[in-house]
Order: sequence, then C-alpha cells, then structure tokens
Amino acid sequence: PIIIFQLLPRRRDILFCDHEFFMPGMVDTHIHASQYSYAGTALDMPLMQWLCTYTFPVESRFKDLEFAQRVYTKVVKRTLRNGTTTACYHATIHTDATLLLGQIANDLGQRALVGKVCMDRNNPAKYYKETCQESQEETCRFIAELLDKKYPLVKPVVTPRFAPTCTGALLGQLGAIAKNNNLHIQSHISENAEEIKLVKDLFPESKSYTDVYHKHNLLTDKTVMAHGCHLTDEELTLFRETGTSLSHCPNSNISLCSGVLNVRNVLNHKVKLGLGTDVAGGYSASILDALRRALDSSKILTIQDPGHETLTFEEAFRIATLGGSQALSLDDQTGNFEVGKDFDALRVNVTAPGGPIDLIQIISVTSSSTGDDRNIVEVFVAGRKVVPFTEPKPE
Ligand SMILES: Nc1nc2[nH]cnc2c(=O)[nH]1
Ligand SMILES: [Zn+2]
Repeated sequence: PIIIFQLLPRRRDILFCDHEFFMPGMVDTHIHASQYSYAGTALDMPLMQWLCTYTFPVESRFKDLEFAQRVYTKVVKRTLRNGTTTACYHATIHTDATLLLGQIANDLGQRALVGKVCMDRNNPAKYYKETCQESQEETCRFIAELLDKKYPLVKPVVTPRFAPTCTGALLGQLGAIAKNNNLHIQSHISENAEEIKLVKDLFPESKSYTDVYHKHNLLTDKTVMAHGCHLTDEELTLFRETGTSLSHCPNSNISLCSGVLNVRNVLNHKVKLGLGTDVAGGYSASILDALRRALDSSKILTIQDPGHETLTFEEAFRIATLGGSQALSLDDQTGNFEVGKDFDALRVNVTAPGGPIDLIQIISVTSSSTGDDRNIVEVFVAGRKVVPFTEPKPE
C-alpha cells in the first residue's frame, strides 16, 4: 500500500492546511555534488567520451575551495528543497574540498554519505591526477578528519570511481580501508557497453565486472553501485549474496544513452535498490524526477516486451524512500515513519500556490506524479526543519 497519509496535527507548531500531508523524505543514493556546476548541459556524448571531455576538467576545478564552497552549497540546498533528506555524494579527488562538502551538508542539516573520489589511472586530464599511494593516503586522511568532526548525520564513504580508472592495487587498498573501518563503499558498474569491454581488457583474470570488485573485497552490505544496466543474472546473484545494492539512475541512463535497467529483474533477484539522480549524467537533481523516469524506463521495457511486468507507482515510490535507505544500509534510521526511526519528512501541499497541480476533484495518488519542489513546503531531517532555510542569526 501507498505510504502517503495525512496526519492530524499533534504538535502545535505544525498546522495542516487542506490538501497537505507528510511523506517520508526521499533518498538520493547516487549524486556527484561536483558535477552540479554543469547540470543540464553537455549531454551529447556517451559515457567515456563525456567523462574525458566535460567531467574531469570540471572536477579538477575543486582544488579551489571557494569554487567548491559555491557549488556544494548550491547542490545541498537544491537537493534539500527537492525533498532529498539523505544523499550519497561523490565529490572529487580533493580531500579538503570533500571535507568542505561534509561540513556544508552538516550545517544545512542533510543526512549524507560523502566520498573523496579515488582514481589512479586512465585519466587524460592533465591537472586531475593522483597516484595509488596519494589516493590511499588521502582517503585515510579524509576518513580520519571527517570522523573527527563527529557530525551526527554525515559519514564518509570509500569511493573508487570505477574499475576503468583504478588499478587493482588501489581497489585492494580501498577494500581493506573500508573493511578495517567498517565503512560504506560506492562506485559505478556496468553502465555502458564500451566501459564493460574496457574492464574486460583491464582485468582479464576476472570472470565479470562484478567479480572485479568482489575480488578486491569491495562488495559488502554497505556497498552501493550505480547503474548496473547490463549486469547478468549471475552478477545480480553475487550482489544478492554479498548484500551489495544498486542505485538506479534512469535520467542519466537515458541522457548518456547508456542502457535501460530492468528493475523488475533486479527486484526478482532480491537485490536492494534505490534511486539516484547521478547529476550531471542525469540533468535533474530531483528524486521525484528519478521516480518518474524509473516508471518511464519500465514502460519502455513493456513496449519492447508486453510480457514485462511494469513497475507500479507504489513500487517506484517505495524505491525512492525506504528502498533508498535500505540501499545505503541506513534503514534503521530513515526511510519511513516506523516508530524508532528519525523524523525525515516532507510536508507536501498538493495545492501549493504557484505549483504545478490544478486540483479538480479529490486528491488522487497520481497527483504525486505531477508534483515538484513547489509542493514541498517543508523538509525535516532528524526532526529539525531544514527547509525553508533559516539564515544564521547575526552574532
Ligand atoms: N554517470 C557517470 N558514470 C561514471 N562512471 C565513472 N565516473 C562516472 C561519472 O562521473 N558519471
Ligand atoms: Zn555517477
């Protein structure tokens, strides 16, 4: 059943107007905070060319902490306004800028996993490089310094970019760091055909792309892998056995012409699944957009094969909320309104002034397919109201 419901006001400071309800906050299981600076542009190439032409040059600019401060503040605010109460971020290779992202998420009140990107090969960008040793040492420094801040809702995530840009030595070291510190892991997998072929050439000893990560101890019940459009059933079984989850990023998969994930098959394999915006491969920072595109993608599969069981709206809603929290192994804290979890919630007004919905009759669940950030009038994370933003009080 749909988890949207209306609450009677218990707290005197929360008064409901007509056509308002609370829903659980949404979870973005895969977003590149650094790429927000060019979101909505540069989607005219497939993945590998797109990375070299646009992504690496832009990411190299995050050495500049002022630039990082500007972009990271904007992306955290934008995602919060869109109802993302939990985000799993890729930053860049720069440790200090990534620490800054953690600080900004903490200050603005978002629940976040934050990753310093690791990549020690196959990167043609001149000013955006690190060696295996630098990557390993800076990852350790990043983890130690972020944990030292003791932010209640912000945690580090070990982030090998993906197998094509990491040597086996680096992958192994990152697997060990994650294990020794019991940390989350995030990366990309099986997004596009050219990438898969490259991984086959770079790791001839591995049975599959999934096996590359498995061999380096990177598949755990705290690992989330983005895309997985072309995973085989055997690989999905390995995901299930290791507790690894998938982040479905439909906007990106379409925008970069990467592929169409068969969500039904993933669910049938009982692999944990969340939604990701994958900004800027995806051009929207909204999980509601990802939800809609997940439904569209599923319908495309049904057009191609009428026997395909289309994803329902309720299933997509669940993947955007509880599914995402499970994918990030944070479902003991967030994802729905179960007693004992934190209050991560959106106050939705279906008829918000200036919003996109003209309510003709009674509220129907499908109204939510039309809604957007204009309908999200308040956002709460761990009980704290984080939207609308409150300006810091003058000293
Ligand atoms: N979509 C996407 N795929 C990747 N694979 C490795 N890096 C990236 C990235 O930045 N975006
Ligand atoms: Zn990505």
